Amino acid sequence: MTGSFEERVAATVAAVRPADAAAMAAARQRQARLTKPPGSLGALEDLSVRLAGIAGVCPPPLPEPAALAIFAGDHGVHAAGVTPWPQEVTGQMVANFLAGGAVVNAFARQVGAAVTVVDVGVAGPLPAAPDLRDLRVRPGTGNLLTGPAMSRDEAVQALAAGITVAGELCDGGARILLCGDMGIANTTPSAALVAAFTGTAPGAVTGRGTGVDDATYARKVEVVAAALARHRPDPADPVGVLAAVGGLEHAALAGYLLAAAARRVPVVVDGVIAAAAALAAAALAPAAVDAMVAGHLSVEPGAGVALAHLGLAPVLDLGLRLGEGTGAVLALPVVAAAVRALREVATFDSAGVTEK
Ligand SMILES: O=C(O)c1ccc[n+]([C@@H]2O[C@H](COP(=O)([O-])O)[C@@H](O)[C@H]2O)c1
Ligand SMILES: Cc1cc2nc[nH]c2cc1C
Repeated sequence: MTGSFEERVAATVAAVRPADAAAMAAARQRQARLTKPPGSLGALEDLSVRLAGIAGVCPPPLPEPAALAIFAGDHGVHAAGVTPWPQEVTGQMVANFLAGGAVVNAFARQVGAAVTVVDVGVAGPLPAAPDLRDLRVRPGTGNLLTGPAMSRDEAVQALAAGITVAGELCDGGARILLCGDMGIANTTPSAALVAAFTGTAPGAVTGRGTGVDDATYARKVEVVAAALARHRPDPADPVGVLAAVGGLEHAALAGYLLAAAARRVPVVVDGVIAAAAALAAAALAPAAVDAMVAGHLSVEPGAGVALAHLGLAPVLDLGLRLGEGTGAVLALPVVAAAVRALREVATFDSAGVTEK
């Protein structure tokens, strides 16, 4: 891979193009001709039209094989007492993903998605594992309550890491990318990012993460508010926002989303971490949203705020708040079904079915 991190991010941003209007018009027309009452597939019809727009062709290709990347990082804001879980759980869960023992591994096996685990900023040492992609930028972020989470250069390096992973997965044959994350405390920077990019009050975007008690929740809202007051992140400067109040996995996911859009490959957003990253990607390249599918609506309130801001309707709403990419993985069969409808269902003309 040639070029500086900055050049690679700039080139990816410049390569993002909006959805193809002609392919979308053709998909809409084809939906109207399929042997079913018009509109009877509800949200799947809009989804199929969007997928045609992303691919630039109607019908779009089947979204297989599918590849999930789980970006893992730690967070200096852990020291502020925003989560009940010890920081070392991030690295321990990375080992669990690599051993195939996490929830997302079970779900990925169910839908046939390949899992790649990427260290972009875990704090502690990780066991050497051939399957672990080591793109660590630094061992955890700084505490966003007392200083920037990272430098601008580190944010750009993490963005480039996500671009690298998306490129490798697409070059390896993936026809759809799925977003995953792991990082104890990362719902706090997620809330800060959503507040910064959407202008929403901290209390409306901060949630209970892994399940914090009332006292911890109140502290979390205060931490998000104090971080925003301290850094005054400017949404017109997305790299500055990521550096001030983001996380390494957020920046990497933003790069991953941008690279998928640049390659015209659909990319499924997971919960609040990926949704916050999607806001950063959209701030860098607004048309990147056209390549995004919202896999599910996380319980975390910032997720709904972010998806509404992006204009994305979630495929599933199951009350999930796990992360790891679980909601994106579960949405995959629905996305594939939307494509199959356009590709495989007969038309009134071809099947000789009488219209009303
Ligand atoms: O995906 C979500 O919306 C989501 C909601 C709540 C928690 N999580 C996961 O839980 C961890 C962060 O939770 P917390 O409470 O430590 O900030 C991190 O590993 C996330 O993947 C993820
Ligand atoms: C056990 C555990 C698993 C997770 N997976 C994603 N975030 C997580 C947080 C915890 C605490």
